[in-house]
Amino acid sequence: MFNTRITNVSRYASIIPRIKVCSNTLLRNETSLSLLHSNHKVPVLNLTRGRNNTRSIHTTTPLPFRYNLQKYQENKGPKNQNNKNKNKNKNENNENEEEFKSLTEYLKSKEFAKTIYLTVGFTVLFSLLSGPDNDNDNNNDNNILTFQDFKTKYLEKGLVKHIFVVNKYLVQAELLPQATALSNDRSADSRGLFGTPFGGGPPVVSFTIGSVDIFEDQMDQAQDQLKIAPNDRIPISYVTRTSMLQYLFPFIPTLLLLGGLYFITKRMTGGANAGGSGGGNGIGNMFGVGKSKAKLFNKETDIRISFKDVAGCDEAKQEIMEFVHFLKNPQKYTALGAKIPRGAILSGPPGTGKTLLAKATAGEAGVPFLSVSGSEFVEMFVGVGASRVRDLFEQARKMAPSIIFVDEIDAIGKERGKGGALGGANDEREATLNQLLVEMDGFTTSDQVVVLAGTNRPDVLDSALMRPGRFDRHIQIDSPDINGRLAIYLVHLKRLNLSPELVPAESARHDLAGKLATLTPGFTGADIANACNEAALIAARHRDPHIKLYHFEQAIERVIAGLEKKSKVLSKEEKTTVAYHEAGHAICGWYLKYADPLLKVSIIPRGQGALGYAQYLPPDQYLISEEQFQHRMIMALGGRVSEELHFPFVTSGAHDDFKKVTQMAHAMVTSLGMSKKVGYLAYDQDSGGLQISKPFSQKTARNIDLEIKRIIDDAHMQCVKLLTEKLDEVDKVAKELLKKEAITREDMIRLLGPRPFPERNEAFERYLDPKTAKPAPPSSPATN
Ligand SMILES: Nc1ncnc2c1ncn2[C@@H]1O[C@H](COP(=O)(O)OP(=O)(O)OP(=O)(O)O)[C@@H](O)[C@H]1O
Ligand SMILES: [Zn+2]
Repeated sequence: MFNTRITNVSRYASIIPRIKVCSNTLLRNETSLSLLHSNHKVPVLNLTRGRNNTRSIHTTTPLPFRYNLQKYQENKGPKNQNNKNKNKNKNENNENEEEFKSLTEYLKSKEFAKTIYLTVGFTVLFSLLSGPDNDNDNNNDNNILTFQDFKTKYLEKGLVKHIFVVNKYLVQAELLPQATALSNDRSADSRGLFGTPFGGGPPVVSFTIGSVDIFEDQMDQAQDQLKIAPNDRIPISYVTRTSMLQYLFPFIPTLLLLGGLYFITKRMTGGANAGGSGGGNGIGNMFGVGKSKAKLFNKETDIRISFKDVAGCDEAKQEIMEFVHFLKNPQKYTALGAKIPRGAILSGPPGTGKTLLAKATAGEAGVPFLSVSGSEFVEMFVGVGASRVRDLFEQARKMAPSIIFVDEIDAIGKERGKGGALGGANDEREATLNQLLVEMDGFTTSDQVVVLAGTNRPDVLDSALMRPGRFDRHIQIDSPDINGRLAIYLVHLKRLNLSPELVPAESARHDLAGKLATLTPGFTGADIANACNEAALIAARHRDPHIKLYHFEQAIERVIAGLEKKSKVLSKEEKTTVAYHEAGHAICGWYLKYADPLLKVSIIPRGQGALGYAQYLPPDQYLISEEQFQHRMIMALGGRVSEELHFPFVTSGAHDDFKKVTQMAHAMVTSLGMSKKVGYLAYDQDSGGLQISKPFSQKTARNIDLEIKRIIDDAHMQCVKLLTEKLDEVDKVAKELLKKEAITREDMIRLLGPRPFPERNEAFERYLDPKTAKPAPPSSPATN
């Protein structure tokens, strides 16, 4: 509870749309603040990651360029088209090369077999579908034969032996053998009329007729004209030939259905298999739903990650190093009679490097690493989860020694019997979890398989998972402190092209990392990676060949507070209100002993709904004193109080401040024992579900409410006192803000003189403010 870092950003927020503003614009350190009030924990953590936003921006930017390129190529003539095709082929070839190293490998592959199956299948299907009508296809193709032609060319010459009327519309006339000889010197137009009906039989000509009756009449007439005696007339037989299509027709819906199912299952399992762990490609996919979707990384497939790529978290590394030792030389342990550790749970806030650490473990041990996400076990079919777990462990055992990493294990590892009333889904999850437990029990000492699991919510995991013999170790990875952040910056700075002025020597790199680490309290590894990347993108946007310090500063500000929205035009009155509001915060922070160092105040709208903000740099601290809470509350109220003192009316911009103040006061009363009236009791137990009745009496509830109100009212009074004394200072700062839109710490010192208290952040003095490091004597605090 105490290892929280309290707000470093306060801001003036617009109210439209009000609800959205509250949830979407909570800034970074409010995240940790809200931990005090655990009901808000989950949504807040998710909303303030900040990574996703920027990620989506990265992916969308190249699009217009690609689109234009395509258009350009389309506009060019066929010559270019050719080129395009060539390139395309080239690319395809390259892809193939990547998958199959040689032709023989390709010939042996499933891919090849699949192609053959499909080709043969289609051919058979086609020939079946087209049926016996095809026999005389070549005759029908250019069927220019009319009855008249037939009569003059064959009938009158006495070449016709027998006539078959097929299906009442096609006449096939069997000719006498002489007809073939005749046909050899025929002109081109009648070529192709001949065919042999059943491979090598007598020659046949055919043509279509409209109606059998008319045909019969015509035949009679023709033969009458030729004076053929009724007995010698050409025999006409009627035959019916059915096409296979007619038999197949009833099956078509079934076939379509099966095809659809096949397609769906392929889509479901296909994506994951691309990772390389084989299993269930092609036709077999229909039955491959139960295959594990783990991605395999091994020496050949993965870019190697080792412990040196994971900065900070030294204790976690040490702990996990034991697993590496075990995988490398198990005899040493077994000889001593030691049981081999089965697995470890890595827990910690999102983005702290759990996945990275697990990958690095595999890299260090040099063994195959099977990575799968907990949610990938869960599918809409019953029993699939358990079967996937079985398959995963089977794979791992085959490759042993190996490491299995289950990310977000809480998706399946939630305590059984809890977690919602939707029985069906729960049963499936439990079955999956049970299977996991069974598999972990099933290891023998000779199975050199280690299971690592990552989670953000170790508190919801089933205790059966944590008992010895399963996940024996619990490795906690916290958000990095200043040194951790410094080390992580060093890792990520390596990739960047830094300006030579910024890092003239190697030692300067360390200073830069320290400076950035100080500027980013509460950042996780993922945030740091994001900020570094953002700095590079900003430098690119400025067409700078090198990354400079102000690129980093802009990037950090962007990660913390969101995009600058210069396009949002405020009216003059609004701007003045925002300036006085922010100046109120800044002045409170400047003259309160326990306030954090101020870095910047700005009235440029940022992110969603924030119209202005002040940025502070809290130190890494694990304990917060009562005075600190009070001063923070006074600071948070400073904005509204300044509005009250300078304008005849107040605005809605302080709702975010009130929320923070209420959260702090609530925590002080209900869980931190900082209210005498309520006493040393903790009332905010999180039951993890819907709390219908409060765990305290009406009277206590009233006391709690009264105490929260008293604490906030106290803070308000002190704030009014302080800001009334400092009316002129607020005025100065607000005017400067209106002039420059953003003012820094240096501006504040110029306007107000140095802060009357030493800064309570060592890192700040060391990396950001080395000149003003002289501790000023604590003069009479403006409040109290
Ligand atoms: N200690 C660290 N050293 C270097 N880089 C780090 C560190 N921690 C995190 N990162 C960076 O953050 C990225 C995301 O980290 P990772 O995916 O391991 O976080 P996680 O804890 O698994 O998050 P989640 O809980 O969301 O899965 C990494 O790819 C890496 O670039
Ligand atoms: Zn405010």
